Amino acid sequence: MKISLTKAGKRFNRDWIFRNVTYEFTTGNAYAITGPNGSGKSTLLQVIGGALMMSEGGLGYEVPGKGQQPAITGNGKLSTDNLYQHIAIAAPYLEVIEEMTVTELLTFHTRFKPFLPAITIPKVIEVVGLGKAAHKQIRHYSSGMKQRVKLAQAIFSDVPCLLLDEPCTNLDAEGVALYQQLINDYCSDRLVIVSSNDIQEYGFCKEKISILDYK
Ligand SMILES: Nc1ncnc2c1ncn2[C@@H]1O[C@H](COP(=O)(O)OP(=O)(O)OP(=O)(O)O)[C@@H](O)[C@H]1O
Repeated sequence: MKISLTKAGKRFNRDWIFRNVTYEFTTGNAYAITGPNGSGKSTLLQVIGGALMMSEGGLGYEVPGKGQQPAITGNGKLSTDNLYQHIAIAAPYLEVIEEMTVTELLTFHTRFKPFLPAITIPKVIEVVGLGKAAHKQIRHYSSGMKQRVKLAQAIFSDVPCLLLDEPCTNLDAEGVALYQQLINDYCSDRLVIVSSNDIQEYGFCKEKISILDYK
């Protein structure tokens, strides 16, 4: 998968958050978007994921094997309407359905976005350490347990691109180690973009994008 930004810019009201971002993200690589609090990391990640409209510039997507995916138009590009099929996002501001148990939530999720081959819901729950809490409604989970659910939803989805915004938010040391293990085990052949200030979250990313370079 390839995602391209061409002279991309985003402003809220009169304030430009970033401008002139021309960049290509490709499968098999991991990218970190870094910068201080409030500099625009999450905003850029949401623009890349098609969740926020940019104010100027262009955004293009390509997936290999033209014609395999119904979402692809004649020139091999995806429309953002269908982008969700190819991208999974984990972010603190994306809510989960708290009235469900984790089994119910993951069952619901996989109706829209199946998990990787050979990955079952009980296995996912066990791997992220939620086996003993599988019967509880998610609203009774701690913030770190909810974050494990969000990471599991994204990382185990059978999509070529993962967007991870502050992925270790609320995780304890064991949770951070779990995150790093999941990245190592399941993400090497995908396109991963991490928005973060924390080296524990993005240390594996070979490519770095400082948002301050685009002010
Ligand atoms: N919907 C919005 N309307 C107006 N301003 C916004 C909106 N969303 C974000 N901003 C502003 O855009 C700027 C960038 O925010 P963003 O959340 O992208 O920063 P960040 O680098 O991810 O910060 P942090 O490290 O604190 O998570 C901030 O000044 C923020 O106040």
